[in-house]
Amino acid sequence: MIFDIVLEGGSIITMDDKNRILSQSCIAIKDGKIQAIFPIGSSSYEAKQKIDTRNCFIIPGLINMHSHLPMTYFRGLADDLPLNTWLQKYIWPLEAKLIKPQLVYDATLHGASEMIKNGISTTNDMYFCMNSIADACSQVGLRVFISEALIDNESPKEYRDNTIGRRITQLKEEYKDNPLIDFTLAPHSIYACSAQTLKTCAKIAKDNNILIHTHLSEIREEVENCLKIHKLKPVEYLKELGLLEVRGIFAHGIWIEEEEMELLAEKGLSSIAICTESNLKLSSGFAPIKKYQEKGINLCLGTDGVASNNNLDLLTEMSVTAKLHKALNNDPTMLPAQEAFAFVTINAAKALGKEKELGSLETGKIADIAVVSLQELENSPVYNPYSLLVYAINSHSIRDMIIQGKIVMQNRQLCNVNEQQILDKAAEYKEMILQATEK
Ligand SMILES: CSC[C@H]1O[C@@H](n2cnc3c(O)ncnc32)[C@H](O)[C@@H]1O
Ligand SMILES: [Zn+2]
Repeated sequence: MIFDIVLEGGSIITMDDKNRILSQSCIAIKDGKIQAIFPIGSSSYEAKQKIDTRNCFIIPGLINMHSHLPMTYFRGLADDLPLNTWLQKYIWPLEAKLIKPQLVYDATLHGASEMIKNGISTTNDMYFCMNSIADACSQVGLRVFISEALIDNESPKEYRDNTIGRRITQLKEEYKDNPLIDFTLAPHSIYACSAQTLKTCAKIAKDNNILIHTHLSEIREEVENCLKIHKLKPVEYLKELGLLEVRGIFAHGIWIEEEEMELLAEKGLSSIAICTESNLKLSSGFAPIKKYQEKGINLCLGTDGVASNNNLDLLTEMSVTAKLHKALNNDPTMLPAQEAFAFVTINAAKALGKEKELGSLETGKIADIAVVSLQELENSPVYNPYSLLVYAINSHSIRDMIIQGKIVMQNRQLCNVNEQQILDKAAEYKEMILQATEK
């Protein structure tokens, strides 16, 4: 067999079930998949392209479990505000004026490029104009799970009734030959959707084996309102509507009580996408990671959108999350580096129901790989690879990115887009966006 690419040498941080680290090893890739992993010099082979990865870590591409890619153009527009003011006074009025397919495409091209430069190979995104997001991610080469946020007062009627499912099925059909693109269902939140919309989403998700992606218990007020209106805690309400019967990714999950965690744990289908930096900046609170872990709930990390984070960097997200929860629990052994690294790799793949394909480096899995250069002062010396990955490196050490077996960044140069053009486009939009904030 002639391989497409062979990464030659380096330490492979597999994240497999034995957490093996294979030093001085090679990864052979063909047809988008990892075909073989073997020690350097142990066999001869032919390859269309050989890449020297000595003095590198080879890690699974990182998986971002909650993002809003098109919000990349809103970076720094409305900072230092609480969630309700931020959304209602600034973001929603701006979106009402600006959100059109072309802007969504251009902003997504920017955000998707930024993600790749930060070592992210997959993102679980929620916004509007799904075709634009799919086309932009496809252009950059980023894997994406896309959903259109369903908001009852604003979404076109077709999204509110039984045709929600038809739209997702059509999109799945339209992109069926594109291995980078998949779709999920996203009722925005309990407070933005009626019981009927939430129930319909649960039924469609169950009948068609589609993931649910929603915001849950992000701020205290949201929980109080749910209790007031529905006489149930948020997770109890979701259970009543059937949303715990399907695979669900719940973003934030800050104000969740222990009885609710037990409900989430019952079927083992629910995962929490923790968005530490966005939550810190909006001062929404902290997800109770220790309690979630005690209840056996799968945890992963999301950047959230650039308008609240204000970056798309899962490496810092991991580092901040691990350090914050050590401090909050007064326990430096809390969330050790290896566990934090699982949040952005294998746990995230499990949350997506894709643990057989993504999240670790093993023969037969999809070749979504980040190559980390160790030839940097801040990356030396290395005693423990997980420690380096979680506490020390920054994204400038991400040297190459391979997604679906294709090189999308080499020596920090994006292969499928022109970075200067992306910067110029953002500068053009800035004028228009500033005007929209003034009117
Ligand atoms: C998520 S896309 C749909 C809708 O949600 C808004 N949004 C962005 N970030 C958050 C957040 O953290 N909580 C709630 N809603 C959010 C976004 O502006 C879009 O209008
Ligand atoms: Zn969000």
